[in-house]
This record gives sequence, C-alpha cells and structure tokens, in this order.
Amino acid sequence: MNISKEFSKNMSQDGSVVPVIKEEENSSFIEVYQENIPNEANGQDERTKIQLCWDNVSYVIDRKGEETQILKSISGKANPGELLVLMGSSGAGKTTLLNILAGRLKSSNNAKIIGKITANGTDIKDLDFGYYSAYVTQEDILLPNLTPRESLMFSSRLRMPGNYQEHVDRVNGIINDLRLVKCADNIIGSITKKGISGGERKRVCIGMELITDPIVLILDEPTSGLDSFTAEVVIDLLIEQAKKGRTVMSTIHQPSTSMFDKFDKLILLAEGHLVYQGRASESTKYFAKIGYECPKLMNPADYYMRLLHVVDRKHHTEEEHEKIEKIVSAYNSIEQNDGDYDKSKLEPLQTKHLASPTNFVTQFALLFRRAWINGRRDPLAGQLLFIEYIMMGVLIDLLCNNLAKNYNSSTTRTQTLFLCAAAVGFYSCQNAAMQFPSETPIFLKESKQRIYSTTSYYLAKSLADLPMQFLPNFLFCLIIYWAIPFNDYDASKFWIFYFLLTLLQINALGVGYVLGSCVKTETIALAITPVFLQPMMLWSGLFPHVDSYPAGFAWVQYFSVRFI
Ligand SMILES: Nc1ncnc2c1ncn2[C@@H]1O[C@H](COP(=O)(O)OP(=O)(O)OP(=O)(O)O)[C@@H](O)[C@H]1O
Repeated sequence: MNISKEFSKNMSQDGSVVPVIKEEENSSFIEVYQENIPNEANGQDERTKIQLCWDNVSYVIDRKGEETQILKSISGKANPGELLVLMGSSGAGKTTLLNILAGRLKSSNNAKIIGKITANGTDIKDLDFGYYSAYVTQEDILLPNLTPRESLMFSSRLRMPGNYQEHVDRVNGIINDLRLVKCADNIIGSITKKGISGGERKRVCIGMELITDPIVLILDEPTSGLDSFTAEVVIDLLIEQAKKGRTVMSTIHQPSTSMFDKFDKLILLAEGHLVYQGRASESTKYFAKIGYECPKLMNPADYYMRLLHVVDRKHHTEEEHEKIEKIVSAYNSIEQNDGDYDKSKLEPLQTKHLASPTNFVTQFALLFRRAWINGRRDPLAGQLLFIEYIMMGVLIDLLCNNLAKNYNSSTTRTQTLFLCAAAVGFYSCQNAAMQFPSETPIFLKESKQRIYSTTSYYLAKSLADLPMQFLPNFLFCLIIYWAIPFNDYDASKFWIFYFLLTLLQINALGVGYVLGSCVKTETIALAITPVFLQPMMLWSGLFPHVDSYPAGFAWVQYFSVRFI
C-alpha cells in the first residue's frame, strides 16, 4: 500500500479501537447488529471500526474504441474516527472515486476498474460492504409527501431489527442528533411543493443512512446548494459522526475557511491524479514547499480550486498541462511509507452475505403503508383522474344520448363501448405510467441496498394505488350505464358492465406500470403512453374488423387490451 509521507507521518495512533464483532459461521444480520450496538461511554463506540484502503485504483472507460483514464492509479486510506474530505475541480474524478470505494461502481464492458480496495484487509468484493457502509448521494432521494419522522421511521423499520418502541427511540435519537426536532413533523416537499428547507432535507438524507448505524459513511457533496452556515452545520454533524469512531469520507465543494479548518484529512484530485493526501491543516505548508504558496488572506480551499482548475478538460493549454504535471510529479516524488493507523486493533470483517432483517410480509405491510400515505397526501393526481373520468362520462352521454332513443344499431353500440374502453384504458394506463418515474431513484437506491424485494415493492405500490383508480372508474360506469340503454337499464347487468371495465382497467394499469418503470421522467411517461396505446386501439377489431386483416396479420389482435 502506497501512501504519502505527508499523510502517514501525521497519522494518529488511536489506541481506543475496540472491535466487538465476532461472527459465527451462520450468524444472521440481526445477530451481527445486536453485537454491534454502540456503547458511547467515552464518546467512542465500542464496536468494529473500519479502515478503508485503496491501492493503485484506476478507472478506464472505453468510448467508441477510445480509452479515457478517469482515475489514474490512486492509492490512499480512510481511517476510523476521522473526517476525510475529497476536493478537486469539477470533473477531477471525486464522485467516481467515492462510487468505486463504496462498491457502487463495477467494471463493465466499457468501463474497467483496476486496483484493489480493502476494508480491514478484506477485499470489498468479498464483503457485503453495503451492510457496513452508507452512501449519501448528491441528490436528495426522499418521498416528498412524508415527514422526516415518517421517512426515518419507515427506513428504520425496513432496515433494522427491533420492536416498535426501539424504532421510535432510534428515530428520536437521530432527530435530536441531526437537530431536526423543529421540522420533524413537517412535509419534506419537493421542487414544486414547498416543504422543509434544503439544509433540513440534506440532514434527513444523512439521517436515513445513519439509521443503520453504518461504520463507514460516504457522502457526495452533502453541502452543495446550502448557505455557508447550514453547510457548516452539516460538517459539524459529520465530525460528530467521525468522533464516534465512524470512518467518514465526503466530497465538498467550496468550503469556507472555518469549514476547511475542521477537516481532519484532505485528498486533492486534479484530472484524475492524486496531488495531495494528508492533514488538511498541513496542506498549505506542503503546497508552499512545492512552489505554490496560498496567499495569507485567502481560503486554502479556494486557492486549491483555482490552482487545479483547467478550462477545457479535453484540451489543456500548455500552461495548464505544465502546472498539473509539476504538481503531480512533486506529489509522486515524495517518499512513500506505510506507517499509520494501528492495524492490530482492526478486526477482520465477515465475508458472507447478510440476510435482510425483515420478511416479505413486513416489507409488504410497511411499503403499502408508505405508498398509501405518500399517495393520499398528493391529491392532485387523484383529483385529475376523477375530473377526467367524469368529464369523459358526461361527454359520451351527451354524444350518445340521442342514439339511445333508437338503440338497435349494433354499430352504434359497438362504437359507444369502444369509446368507454378507450377512455378507461387510456386514463388508467397513463396514470399508472406516471406513478413510477418519480419513485424510481428511491426504488433503485433501496433495492441496491437490498432492503426489500422487488415483488414486495411492486405489490405494495400497485395495491396502494388501486382504490384511487377503481373509484373514478366506478363513477364513470354509473354515469354511462344509466344514460345509455345498453341492456334496457337492467340493474343486475350494471355489475357485469362495471366488472368488464375493471378487468380492462387492471390490464391497462399493468401496461402503464411497465411503461412507467422503463422511463426516467414523468414527461417521457406521458409522451410514450399514446405511442403504445394508439396501435392497440387500431387493432382492437373496430378499425378495421379482424376478419379483414391482411393474411398473416390476425395475430396482432392479441396485442391489444381488447374489450369488444
Ligand atoms: N461512465 C462514464 N462515461 C463517460 N465519462 C465518465 C463516466 N464516468 C465519469 N466520467 C467522466 O469522468 C470525469 C470525472 O467525473 P466525476 O463525476 O467523478 O467528477 P467530479 O470530480 O465528481 O465532478 P463534479 O465535482 O463536477 O461532480 C468527468 O469528466 C465525467 O464526465
């Protein structure tokens, strides 16, 4: 393992590491967690600590046969009890490095990760590293209609063992730690719906990860978009977490001088190269030594950003090229040694995969309740659906009412039924397609963490939405059936009419869910729904009739949500 002299000579010899986990061959996650409960007697948790090391890590992507090296042989380590901050100009590779270290980025056909990453000496590829670490993404991935308390509570109940009171206590502890008491019961909100502030939202995101009491906490730009005071509150929070013995790594954009002074360790990246690794407080001395002295009254973070900035990453000017070369070779010429954290205090981690703490039924029940609350607090979508159905019902009535007086023509009957089927199919499909895109990031994040199965999520989400779908359809059928004499107003036949339209609706919802889960935004979901539905209407058998299809084309009728 190569690390810089600057870094290693300043490493603390933390004698307070007290590893606790001693897993049996077949112990479950619940048992591991219970052994892992922190004892904060001396401010430090008496539990496993993790030192994360990375050795000559490179990331190479292949773009149309042209290889680009995003990270260039980077080595380093993050120690327990310290806040390690990654900085560098935009595009330097900070997020890429964090993603690789967190095990979120894997080698693929056109992207290769080279090098080795270990946690307490074990390759993270052999570990269920997600159970030891937590990753807070740059974007706030939260359900907008829940409160911070509800979000934390669902997260705790889905991810951790324990009875209801234990979850309540854990959530209250986190709300207090993150200073969220004032806003704990307010709606989180979104861009379009005012809720808690940006800083509070960021702290909720951090809380959602702290709920599992992770040993390694990794954050991508947790302070971006926050004012300097709120940003400092977030940094203080990270320092508190580090003081508890956690290994905390974060990228930070533009820290203020007072924030910078609080960082324990600093990693600076330039164009995928490592150009500094060591104590943040020693960095100005180091750069002065290699010929880049930070002006006395200038924020060192600002100075490094300007120093390492390049205008066009693909086409460096000669001056930029020489500067980066000089800083990189100065760093590489420093004698490397391995003296650092006392490794004898680090316990090897278990390599087997750990089971989820909740079973299918619990997952379904919690996800159903979450989806139900989130859906009911966003009445607009439901109200729109009611308006659409009632409006269409009234319009069909108006159009077909006259025909009803002489309702013997089977053509008219067929056309009216087609209009009903088209309305129900279209509205249901479009509404269902709109359900998923906004929740896709939440689902992807949670399913990557293996908090629940895809089946439990899908069932809970779609069943929680069903009442809101069925009710407007029922009103639509009431309006249509009693206005148009399909069956001489035979009341018993109404239920057959309603049942058939409900079957069609369930079909359309299924198609809508598939479409919605394939796209990233609601706008795309809205745009692609007609693309799928219109051909289905075309070969529904009405225009033209199935009997008149060209030879060999009769099979297309089976790819339609057919009602007639
Ligand atoms: N899979 C990929 N395909 C193509 N380019 C990529 C890929 N992953 C990363 N990059 C490029 O690698 C560079 C580093 O990206 P990264 O997101 O790590 O930068 P960063 O330092 O976090 O920047 P910022 O501070 O702006 O978020 C960028 O130029 C990015 O476009």
